[in-house]
Amino acid sequence: MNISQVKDFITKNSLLRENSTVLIGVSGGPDSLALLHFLWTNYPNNKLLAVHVDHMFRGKESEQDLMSVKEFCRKRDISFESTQINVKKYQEDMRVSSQVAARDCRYEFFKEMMEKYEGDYLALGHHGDDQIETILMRMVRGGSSYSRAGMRAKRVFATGYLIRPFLCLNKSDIESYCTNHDLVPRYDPSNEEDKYTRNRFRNHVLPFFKKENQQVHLRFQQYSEQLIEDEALLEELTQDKLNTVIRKQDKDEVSISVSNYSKMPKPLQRRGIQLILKYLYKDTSPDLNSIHIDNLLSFLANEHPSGILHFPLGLRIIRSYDDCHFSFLEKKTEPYSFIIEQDSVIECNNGYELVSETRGYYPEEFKGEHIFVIDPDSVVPPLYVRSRKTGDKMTQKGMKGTKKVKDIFIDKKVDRGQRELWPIVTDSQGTILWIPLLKKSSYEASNLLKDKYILLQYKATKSRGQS
Ligand SMILES: Nc1ncnc2c1ncn2[C@@H]1O[C@H](COP(=O)(O)OP(=O)(O)OP(=O)(O)O)[C@@H](O)[C@H]1O
Repeated sequence: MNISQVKDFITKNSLLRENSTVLIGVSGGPDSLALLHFLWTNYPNNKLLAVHVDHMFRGKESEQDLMSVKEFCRKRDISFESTQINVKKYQEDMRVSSQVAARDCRYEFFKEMMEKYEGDYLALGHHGDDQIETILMRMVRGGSSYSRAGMRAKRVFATGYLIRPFLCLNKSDIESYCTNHDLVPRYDPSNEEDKYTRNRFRNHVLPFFKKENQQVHLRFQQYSEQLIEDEALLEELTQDKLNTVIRKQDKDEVSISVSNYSKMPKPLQRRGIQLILKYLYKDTSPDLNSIHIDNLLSFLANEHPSGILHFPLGLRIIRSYDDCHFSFLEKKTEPYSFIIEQDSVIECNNGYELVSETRGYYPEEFKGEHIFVIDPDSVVPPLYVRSRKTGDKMTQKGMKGTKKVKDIFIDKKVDRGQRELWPIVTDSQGTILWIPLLKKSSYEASNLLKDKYILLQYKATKSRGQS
């Protein structure tokens, strides 16, 4: 690894000022260990603090990661702070993937430490190969232009900035740095597993790029920096134009003139929509992807003068001639009950829908709390989805006896407002089969050799137009 290359990158992007307090997120892996060593050796005028989070995923092994970082710091007289967080529990409570849960917990601790030490910087060990993966993943999944620019080398975080000085390096630069400085990193086996999207990009796409160009990470980094500059300019232009389009803007609602909006250049129209949605959703960023934006763009371009779109979290977009009004639905709390027809989609009035499909084999590729598979022979048809009733009880998968639905809501910390609309799936006898995202009953299919199954999926509603 070329030390001056990283120093130049730090200077060019104004990543570090001398005499600062720099926290470094150190997992114990090669990237962050090299980063800690690099900053300790090359920037001696800064006050360093290594911070480590044990996610408690791998029992004793992950505890040893913590001990090894602690020992590394002790030998070099570097301050060290750590925490152990039961991420599995957080994951279950928040119903997110293990990776999202680990990230949330980690950043929360980083924030706490920045505040405690009045940190100027939090340095993380992301490198150029991570950047390629991030950009590609976001392109494949779809997202705003900003998100397609990948990770920033510097952004505001807590009391200072989050910085990534190694974005100009690739993985093998870092590995050779570790070898040359006798650093002995810890390895997390989950970094290799193909079950995570990022690892699939790492294992299957990156090798091809590297064969084409050994230094491909520098091309991606340049692309990222230029895209961020372009986007900043485009956002400014969009904001200016939007001022001529917006008729009314309140805390939870926005109205625009469709004709003025249509006069905006196409690239600004898309960005204008993104700005309006960002304004309305604030911190509650729902799972919006490019399909939502595309639907909304064609809705506005549609010659039909009126219609309505339903977006996640109850955002309603109503078009009436030249006026398009974005506002959140008043929460309806009337009880409901619908028959689940074969192969149907039922909107649950809370921004989610229940999709029912018939399968001729056990659909083992579908897993998770948003999925329920039923053996039709074990229930009395038809199935229903309804809101809760007083006294509801259900049997729980893998447990004896029954449990009150009310207690399930309390255990899972579902707030009162949401409980009234939360869907409950029953058979025609009223037996509760499933409470999506919260609890499965013992009626989930256990015989995997049948030739018919009902697959139920609970997912965020895609925006759908009705003229
Ligand atoms: N458990 C942790 N404790 C402290 N910092 C962490 C932890 N996990 C990740 N980080 C920080 O976030 C960066 C990115 O993490 P990520 O898991 O994506 O990368 P990685 O390739 O596993 O990095 P490393 O080789 O440093 O483990 C790490 O380089 C490190 O700075």
